[in-house]
Amino acid sequence: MFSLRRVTPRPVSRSFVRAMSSPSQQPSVRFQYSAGEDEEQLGRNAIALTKEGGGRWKVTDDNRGLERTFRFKTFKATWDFMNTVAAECKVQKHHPEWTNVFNKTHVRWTTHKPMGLSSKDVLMANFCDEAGSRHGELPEVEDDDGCGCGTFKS
Ligand SMILES: C[C@H](O)[C@H](O)[C@H]1CNC2=NC(N)=NC(=O)C2=N1
Repeated sequence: MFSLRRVTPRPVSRSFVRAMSSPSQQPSVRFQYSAGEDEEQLGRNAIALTKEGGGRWKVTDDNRGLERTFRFKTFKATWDFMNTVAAECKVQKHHPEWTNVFNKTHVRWTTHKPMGLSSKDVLMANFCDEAGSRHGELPEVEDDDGCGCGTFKS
């Protein structure tokens, strides 16, 4: 006689999932999602925003968010972009972690409660991309330090 051991379900929901950019590759994009999210759907939408998915965002070091630097010609254009994003933040009741130095702003989208990447982060990252275009965002530069606080050239 042998006994069959019942397979017990995972005690916690799988909040830390690996999203594969291609089934034949090692996972290259990994997120920690906010509780209650549809991880399949959100994962697809989030990957589309990353460099691996053809977008311009990077996964944050803690895997809980998306971040990127926007660069404009002038401080005014940068500030106008930030004002446009700020107005949408009021609508969505969702707020970025961001910095501004002269003609750059570094924007990070992550959800504090429940902690992780949420659909609002993805919505706002897409909104930023569109607002960036509307406000005349400049193309990416190779030597960008990515923090929006680079050294100023005289
Ligand atoms: C009540 C209100 O919706 C919450 O405090 C919001 C405000 N903006 C927020 N913004 C972000 N990025 N994460 C949050 O968890 C969050 N919470």
